[in-house]
Amino acid sequence: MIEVINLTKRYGDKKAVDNISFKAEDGEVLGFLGPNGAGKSTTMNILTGYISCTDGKALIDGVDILEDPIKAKKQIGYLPELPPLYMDMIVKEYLYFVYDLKKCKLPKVSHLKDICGLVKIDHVYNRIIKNLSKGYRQRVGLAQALIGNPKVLILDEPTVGLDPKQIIEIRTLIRKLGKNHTVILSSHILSEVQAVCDKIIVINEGKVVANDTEEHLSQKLSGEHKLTAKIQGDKDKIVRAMQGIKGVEKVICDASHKDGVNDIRIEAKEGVDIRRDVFETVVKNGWYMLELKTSELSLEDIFLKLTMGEALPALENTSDKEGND
Ligand SMILES: Nc1ncnc2c1ncn2[C@@H]1O[C@H](COP(=O)(O)OP(=O)(O)OP(=O)(O)O)[C@@H](O)[C@H]1O
Repeated sequence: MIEVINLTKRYGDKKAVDNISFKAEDGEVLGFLGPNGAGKSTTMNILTGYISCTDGKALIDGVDILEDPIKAKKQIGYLPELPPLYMDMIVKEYLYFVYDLKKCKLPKVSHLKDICGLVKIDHVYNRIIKNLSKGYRQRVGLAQALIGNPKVLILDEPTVGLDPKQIIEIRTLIRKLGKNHTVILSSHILSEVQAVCDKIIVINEGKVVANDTEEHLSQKLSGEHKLTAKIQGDKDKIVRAMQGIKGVEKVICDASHKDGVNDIRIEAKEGVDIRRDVFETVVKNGWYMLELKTSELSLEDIFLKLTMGEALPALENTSDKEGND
């Protein structure tokens, strides 16, 4: 488990990280998102013990990284944006080298064999690293992070520069690793965070501006819960029935088509999920539901709204206040 408590890092007058707190539980993949200069690398560098903080604490599996760095670092596997590889070594030689550097006590041959099986590099075990593709180098980078079986994995932009097939493979691997490790993944790529992470932290100007699941963020930020539906049946009856659903505030029929299909917009009270009731009403009345969509925000919208609200004028009034995490 990773726990960050009121962490601050100052460079002169500038606060690169400003009193942030968050937690990543065991077996959770946490996405760390933010624009350039938001403070992501600074936070990662503090978590990995590379730099110190000005104030606050970072606990890795309950151990303060500043008070007992050796013990804390034993629980961290770190894959920086540029994997720390020695290009002229063969994969096996390199992994043996990292094993020794980490003073790993696990049985060497079987431990490394397990890792290579997990990240699927067995068949390149005796090849020179510089001759491997970028995707395979990244896997070797992940393998070095896994040596010693650390509880926590910190991955900085793990798919940058990979081709689409390699990206999918590495993301699948991260999800798999997330089952047995706490993973923090920093990324600029929103779809990556969406595909891989259980929870998202958005950081902006050194502050945590959101900390939640994508679904919750989307619901919170989109305000009212709005649905659009295509329902085949009698328009007036449909509108009346939808108005009768508990929590519904507004029902509008935008269009009625010749084939009896109606485009219906339904707005419910904030936080009320009416999808099941809408569906049930349609079935009960013998109508046909041809489409049902929520009009929640995409992760792109959320990111823009939280980090540069002015880019979405329609959302200005609801722009997020810091500390809603
Ligand atoms: N050593 C340093 N001295 C002074 N200022 C620094 C130093 N390192 C970082 N900063 C400043 O702290 C702020 C946060 O930087 P940081 O590198 O953590 O951001 P980031 O979110 O990782 O950005 P990027 O995605 O561009 O790497 C920036 O304004 C940066 O200029």
